[in-house]
Amino acid sequence: MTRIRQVRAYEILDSRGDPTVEATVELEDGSRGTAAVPSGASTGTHEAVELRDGDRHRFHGRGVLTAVAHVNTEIATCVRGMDAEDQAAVDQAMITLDGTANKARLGANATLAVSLAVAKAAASAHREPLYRYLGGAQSRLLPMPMINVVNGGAHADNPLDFQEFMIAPVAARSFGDAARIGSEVFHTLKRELAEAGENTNVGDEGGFAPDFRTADQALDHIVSAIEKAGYRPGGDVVVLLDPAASELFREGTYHYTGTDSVRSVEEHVEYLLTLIDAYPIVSIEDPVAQDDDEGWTQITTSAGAVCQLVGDDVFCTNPVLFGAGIRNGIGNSILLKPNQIGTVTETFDTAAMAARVGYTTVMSHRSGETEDTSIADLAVALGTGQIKTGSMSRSDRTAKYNRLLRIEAELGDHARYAGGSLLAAGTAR
Ligand SMILES: C=C(OP(=O)(O)O)C(=O)O
Ligand SMILES: [Mg+2]
Repeated sequence: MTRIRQVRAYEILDSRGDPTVEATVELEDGSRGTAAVPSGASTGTHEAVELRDGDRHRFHGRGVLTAVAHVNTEIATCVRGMDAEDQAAVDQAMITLDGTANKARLGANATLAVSLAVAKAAASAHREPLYRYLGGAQSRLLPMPMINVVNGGAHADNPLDFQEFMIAPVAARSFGDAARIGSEVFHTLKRELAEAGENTNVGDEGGFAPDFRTADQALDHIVSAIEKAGYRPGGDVVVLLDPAASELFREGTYHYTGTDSVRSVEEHVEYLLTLIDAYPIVSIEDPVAQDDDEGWTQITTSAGAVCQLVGDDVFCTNPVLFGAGIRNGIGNSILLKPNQIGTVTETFDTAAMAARVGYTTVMSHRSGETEDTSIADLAVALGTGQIKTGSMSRSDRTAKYNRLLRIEAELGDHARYAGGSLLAAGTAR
């Protein structure tokens, strides 16, 4: 009954107006699952390949018709007749069919669309929500949201070098409470920026993109907004960063265009340490570049006991890269982006590895998103305890928050909220 009868893909648009892949899988019992794949802007060099058509030097507007065609021909032929309940077998069949180490032939956008659609179709056949189908009866932990409030770097046209400034309501009692607090601080920050004469336009992830030149400027306004909204910075609401430092790293040094300055690895790490001291920052993602081994060692040694250090570009949700990072003592947490690796099964494998070695996990969106809410369900299924899914504006971001609000309502008294507990678990390693 759960055999795959039909697989079909088509091109849709993401939140930047760029084409992306959506796939629908139909089972013999008529159950269906549909999934759309997001797209990154500041991508890690070792991510699974997002197949795009035409001019390799032009990203925006480039189609995904080849990836779509791969789903409709080779992948459909390969997985048709397979049991959708056997997610690992379906994913392995696509990995084998692709035949490369990074899904470069079929495209990770093709494989992930099918992988997620298969999971959704099987969940539907079981009449279960995706999070319970994938995670089981004890999937009750709602993640603490890392709410994006200021955008810079590759996600905005302002001079701010760091890509993401986020807040997390650690003292909230439930996910709903966290969303309410996040929204209050978000709106207070908008007023705060407007009163300071700054623009309140938003970047790719829906955070404000004022013309700041330094991280300190953004952090001062964020801390002030937390206070003005009636919360204690550090006590009720904490601050989190994603400098996306790979984007700043060239020939062994960090280039800060906002202040037209260059910092050595040591100076860059030292600067981050001063920010951790001066502001209620409890988590930094990609504090240094993906290939800056020395920087990773320095920051983990000096800040790993007090700050969650999340590997995004450096691990790419890839069990092999993550394994090497664990052996080298890099960071204490991993970002999980399913499209960095290209299947549901491999995303779960990487998350399981993190749990075994005591790294915290953060489920994550991409800067180019769709209305697909799978990552909300994956966060609950995996019990990651943390999710990064943008600001509290733009429906591509609120779709995930709203999905988590619905899951919390559905679980009722059985729902649990992670709060900041897992941040501490990461730093205690
Ligand atoms: C979400 C991110 O951005 P992108 O999707 O552009 O990689 C990130 O760097 O964590
Ligand atoms: Mg990142």
